[in-house]
Amino acid sequence: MSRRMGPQSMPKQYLALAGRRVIEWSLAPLLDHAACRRIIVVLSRDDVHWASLPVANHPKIAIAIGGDERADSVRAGLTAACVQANERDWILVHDAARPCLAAADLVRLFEQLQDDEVGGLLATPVVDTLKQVDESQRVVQTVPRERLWRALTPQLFRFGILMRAMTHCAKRQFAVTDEAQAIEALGLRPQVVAGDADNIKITLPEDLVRAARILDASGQDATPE
Ligand SMILES: Nc1ccn([C@@H]2O[C@H](COP(=O)(O)OP(=O)(O)OP(=O)(O)O)[C@@H](O)[C@H]2O)c(=O)n1
Ligand SMILES: C[C@](O)(CO)[C@H](O)COP(=O)(O)O
Repeated sequence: MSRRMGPQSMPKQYLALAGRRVIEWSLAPLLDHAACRRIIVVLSRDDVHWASLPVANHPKIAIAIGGDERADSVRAGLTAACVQANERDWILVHDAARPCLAAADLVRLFEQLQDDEVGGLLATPVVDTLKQVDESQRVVQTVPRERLWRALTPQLFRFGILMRAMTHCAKRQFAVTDEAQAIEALGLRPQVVAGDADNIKITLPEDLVRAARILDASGQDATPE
C-alpha cells in the first residue's frame, strides 16, 4: 500500500532510482546469483507498470498476483512456487522495496544457512540506546539493546516449513510482518545472519535519496538486465 511513502506518482517499487526502477535494483542480485533458479514477482492485482520493464521478460521470472497485506502476497508467491518446489527446497523472500541488497550479503545468507534445518534471515544488530515511551512521548524505560536485531530481507527458509508457517498464521488471523515471525509461530527458531545496514527498505520518501547515495557509493551499473 505504501501508506508511509505518502502520495507518489506510482507505487514505490516502480519509482526511478539511480537510472533504474526500485524493483529492478531489488531483483538484480537475485538474477545474478546462480542459486536463484526461479524468481516469482508478486504483483498487486491492479499493477499497470511491471509489463513495461525490460526485466519483465527475463526467463528466470514468473509472476503471481498478491493480496491486501504483505503476508497475503508471500502466500500467493509460495502457491505459485508450489508447482515446481519440493518440501526441502530453499525459498528466498525479498522485498521489492529493498534495492540495496549487496551480493556479498546474499552469499553469506546462503553459506551460513546451507546446513540449517530451519533457515533464517539477514538482520542487523540494534546499535542505538532504545527508549520505550508512553502516549505523550515521555520515556517509560530504557530497553536493553543486547540481543536485539532489526529484521531485513531476504529471508531464507525450506519451502515446506515456510508454506506451513504462513498457512498456520493466516488460518489464525495472526498478522505477521515477516516470514521469520511465521516460522516462530510454529515454535521454531530462525537464525539471524549479519547483513549490511545499507540494505534499507524504501518506506519513507527520504529513503529514496539515501538509497541513491548507497547505490552510487557501491558503484553498481544501472544497465538493464
Ligand atoms: N499487500 C502487499 C503489501 C506490501 N508488499 C510488499 O512488501 C514489501 C514491504 O512492504 P512495506 O514497505 O513494509 O509495506 P507497504 O504496505 O508497501 O507500505 P506501508 O506499510 O507504508 O503501507 C514491499 O516490497 C511491498 O511491495 C506486498 O507484496 N503486498
Ligand atoms: C519484512 C520486513 O521488510 C523486515 O524488515 C518488514 O517487516 C516488512 O514490513 P513492515 O510493514 O515494514 O513491517
